[in-house]
Formats: sequence, C-alpha cells, structure tokens
Amino acid sequence: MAKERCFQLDARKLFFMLSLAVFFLSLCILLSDPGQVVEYWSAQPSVHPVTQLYRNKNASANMLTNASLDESTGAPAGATSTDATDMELTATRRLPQALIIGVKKGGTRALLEFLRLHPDVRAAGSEPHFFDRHYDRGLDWYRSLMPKALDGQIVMEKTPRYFVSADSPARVHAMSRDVKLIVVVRDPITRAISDYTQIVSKTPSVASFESLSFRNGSTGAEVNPRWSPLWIGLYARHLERWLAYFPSAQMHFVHGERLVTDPAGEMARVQDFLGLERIVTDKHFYFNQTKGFPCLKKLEGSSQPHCLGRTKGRAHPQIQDGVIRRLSEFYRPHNLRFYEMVGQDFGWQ
Ligand SMILES: Nc1ncnc2c1ncn2[C@@H]1O[C@H](COP(=O)(O)OS(=O)(=O)O)[C@@H](OP(=O)(O)O)[C@H]1O
Repeated sequence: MAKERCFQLDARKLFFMLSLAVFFLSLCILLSDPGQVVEYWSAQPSVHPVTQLYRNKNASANMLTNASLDESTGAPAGATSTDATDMELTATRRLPQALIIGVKKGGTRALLEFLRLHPDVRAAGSEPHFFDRHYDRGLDWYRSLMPKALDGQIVMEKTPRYFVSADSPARVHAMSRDVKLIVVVRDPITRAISDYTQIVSKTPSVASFESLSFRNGSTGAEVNPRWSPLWIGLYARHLERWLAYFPSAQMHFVHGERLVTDPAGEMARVQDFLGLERIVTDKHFYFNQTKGFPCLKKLEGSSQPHCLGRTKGRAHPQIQDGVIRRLSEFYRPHNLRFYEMVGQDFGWQ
C-alpha cells in the first residue's frame, strides 16, 4: 500500500517537472523571437481564395493580372476544375467593395492598373461615373458594369470625379456604409497644371493658365478658386463632405508623388488598407527613362513591358514663377487643413 502511494507521488512529481520543462522551453522560444508568433497569427486571416490559388500555382514567373481571370468563372486562367470545385469558384457580378474616388490627375489610372495585378482584385476598366452622372440608371445597371468576381475577391472601380461631386458621398453611403475609399492626392498646383494640359490638348485655343488662374485675368488680382482646375485642389473642402458620411479609417490617401518615385511602397500601403496580401511589389515595376515614369515589367499574356498611354505623363507648359508663388500662398492654409484632417503631411510647398 505504502509502496503504491510512493509510486503515485513519484508519478505526480514527474508530471509536474515535465510540465515545468515544457513551460520554460516555450518561454525561451517566445523570448528569442516573439515576432514569429505575432507574424504567424496576424498572417492567417488575410489569405484570400485566389491569392491561395496564386500561391499554389506559384505565379512568380507568370504574373497574374485581371485579364488572366476566366471571364465566365472569374478563376485564374489555368486553375484546374478541381481547384475550382475545391474553392467553390463561382464568379458573380457584385457591387464594388472599394472605390478610387479621386482626384482627377492624381495618378488614379496608374493606381488602378497596379492594383489589377493583384489576383484578389477585380476592377472595371473604364470610369462608370455612376454616383455623379448616371445615378438614375440604378444599382442594377451599375452592377452590370462590374467584372465577374469570386467570393473574397475585391471588386472596384475608379471615377475621380466622385471626390468633388456634392451628391456622391450620400449616394455611395446609400449603396454601402462599409465601402473602402481611396483618394490619390497630388500637389494641387501640379494637379491644376496637369488638368490644364489636358484642357489644352482638347481645346488648343483656350486662354493661358496664368490668366485663368486670376479673377480678372491679371496676376495682380485675386486667385480665382472657381476655376475648375483650382477648385478641385481644395482637398480639405471636398473631404469634409465625405467625412460627414464615412469615418476617416475607411479612407486611404495615396501620395501621388510617391506613387511615381516609389510605386511599390505606395502599393504596400494600399494592399494593407484593402486587407490584401502584399503581392504587388517592387518585382513588378521598372523605371522607364524615356517615359519618366514607373512601368510594369510585363503584362499577362505578353513578355513585353507595359507603360501607361500617352495621355498619362504629358509634358506640362512652363508657368511663370510669380504665378506659382501666388498659388502656393493661396493653397497653403487649405493644404495645412487637409494634412490635419488626414493626419499626414504630404510636403507640398
Ligand atoms: N506610372 C505612371 N505612368 C504615367 N503616369 C503616372 C504614373 N504614375 C502616376 N502618373 C500620373 O498620373 C497622372 C494622370 O492621373 P490620372 O490617371 O488620375 O488622370 S485622370 O484623372 O484619369 O485623367 C499623370 O499626370 P500628367 O503627368 O500630368 O500627365 C501622371 O503624372
């Protein structure tokens, strides 16, 4: 009897010591690299279904774009039927979960093209202008413009005019209070010159930038904030209307200048904001000296590099220094207010 009790005590002691050893061993691993544990848990929920297929197919040498998604199923071209059944790949047309709402001439086309490289993004190619111009056509019409997408893929579109359209915030909110909003912003003066360059390309007889920027056409007069290329750059005013409907955490601001100098860095932040795995990286870009802009190393189905078209990255006219100075003074308080509202200094002088 006493022998049996003694054996039970020894077993308990052994169990206790083993537990202690396991506990200390775990503690050592955790202390030597706590990041691993955090990284593991934070990495788990963000893998979207097509990203998983993309990984499985190891597409690193075979970059997958929206164009390579089968139009009828929405699955990546080349995915087998077993992949499709396993993942219940049934593509449907859905309303967007994310919108690039502005700003005109900010770099919105570049951003959309870069995002389209991501296997979990499906984007409409042209600008629907639903919330600003075609709202009376209804949500079914709008939905019909969207590409087919799988569950878990993010559907998006870009219409830069939404940012400055008075009706858009309420209408977007009526469609979805959870939609994610992206705004590409650029120095409002360069943006205005870019806008003006586009106007001249369509109407060469238009008055000079200098005369249109001031109330009576003379640089001695007040800046004319009603001239559309200048009015669009009053970012804080336009943003106010959006913040009446959406919390700032639901909006992401892309630094337009950095989208040119560091596209991969800006893309990392956008992918994080959209809850996507960082698949679009510096591997996808190269700087094209002739164009003066980053371009894509290759598009799907082609081994050729791809730059945006000729209407993106036009040469700007030279604007008088005095006019630039006056516009800087004009925009300074608006820019500072905008920085405060978004909690980010964009560094425009
Ligand atoms: N990678 C790359 N390639 C070419 N262009 C680039 C790129 N990244 C940003 N940009 C800048 O995008 C500006 C055009 O902006 P948007 O696409 O928003 O214009 S639009 O509102 O859709 O007309 C365009 O303005 P301009 O330079 O005035 O033409 C570019 O400066």
